[in-house]
Amino acid sequence: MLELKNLTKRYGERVAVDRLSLCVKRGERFGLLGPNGAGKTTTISMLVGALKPDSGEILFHGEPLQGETDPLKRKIGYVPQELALYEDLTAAENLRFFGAVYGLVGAALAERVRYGLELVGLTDRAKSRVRTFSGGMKRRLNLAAALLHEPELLVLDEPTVGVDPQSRNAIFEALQGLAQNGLTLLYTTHYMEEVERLCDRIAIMDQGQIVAEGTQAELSELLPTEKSRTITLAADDATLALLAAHGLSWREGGERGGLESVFLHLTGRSLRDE
Ligand SMILES: Nc1ncnc2c1ncn2[C@@H]1O[C@H](COP(=O)(O)OP(=O)(O)OP(=O)(O)O)[C@@H](O)[C@H]1O
Repeated sequence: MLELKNLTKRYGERVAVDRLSLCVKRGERFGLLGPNGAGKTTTISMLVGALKPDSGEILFHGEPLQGETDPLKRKIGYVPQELALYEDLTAAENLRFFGAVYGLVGAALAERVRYGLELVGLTDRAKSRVRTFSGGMKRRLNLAAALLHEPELLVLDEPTVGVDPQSRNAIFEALQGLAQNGLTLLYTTHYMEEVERLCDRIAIMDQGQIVAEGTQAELSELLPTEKSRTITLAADDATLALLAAHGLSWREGGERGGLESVFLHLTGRSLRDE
């Protein structure tokens, strides 16, 4: 459905995205996982036409996507990292406005607005101004706005950053329901728990490049067996300092496992920088 071929984007001397290629199939829940600065936002911005690649190609259903005004883009929904909402309008007014931008009118518009509010659990706040919303509620409304025109592919750029657990769950439940109904997802995040929970195929991105790609099981196989061993240690400061001195990382309450270990193994660095 979506193919990125050798995409490259430089900011001056810095290569933000470096000959990146990936393929998202119809109905897939594809995760792009990488630390802050890996180049995820730059990649997504090129995909949605907000940035022009220096080189490379973006194909959607085999056709090249050309910039922001390409009619093919109507089949893509985009949830940007930055909120795109009018604070002085109510939730429903915001959705009606964005729906109208997509050319929806009358009963069809009203139905999509109703559906969107219900999907993200904001029906009872439909008439409240956005400025009274929490950050998480705004993010949920942002998601509803991206779905008004019934896209085939939904692209999400770190949609849960700074979101409270309740809103994060609401977003996840909405995405899981949408995926079950056949929507294709391209989900970027630096939280490995999120791709583990949501995605059936994952590309790990670092310094502008894809360093590994596959299902969770395939990625786990990249890990040498000795690296995935479980050991239990007392978490006193001396032990943690010793682990750090040997370049090992850990997780409180258990061994560090899964994609976190895969990332560490492939790049020598931790996914988390917070
Ligand atoms: N407008 C810009 N000008 C110069 N450098 C930029 C610009 N935007 C991004 N970069 C740099 O390009 C690299 C990739 O950034 P990008 O925002 O795409 O990464 P990211 O994986 O989305 O990270 P984040 O989660 O922080 O958004 C980073 O080194 C960043 O500092």
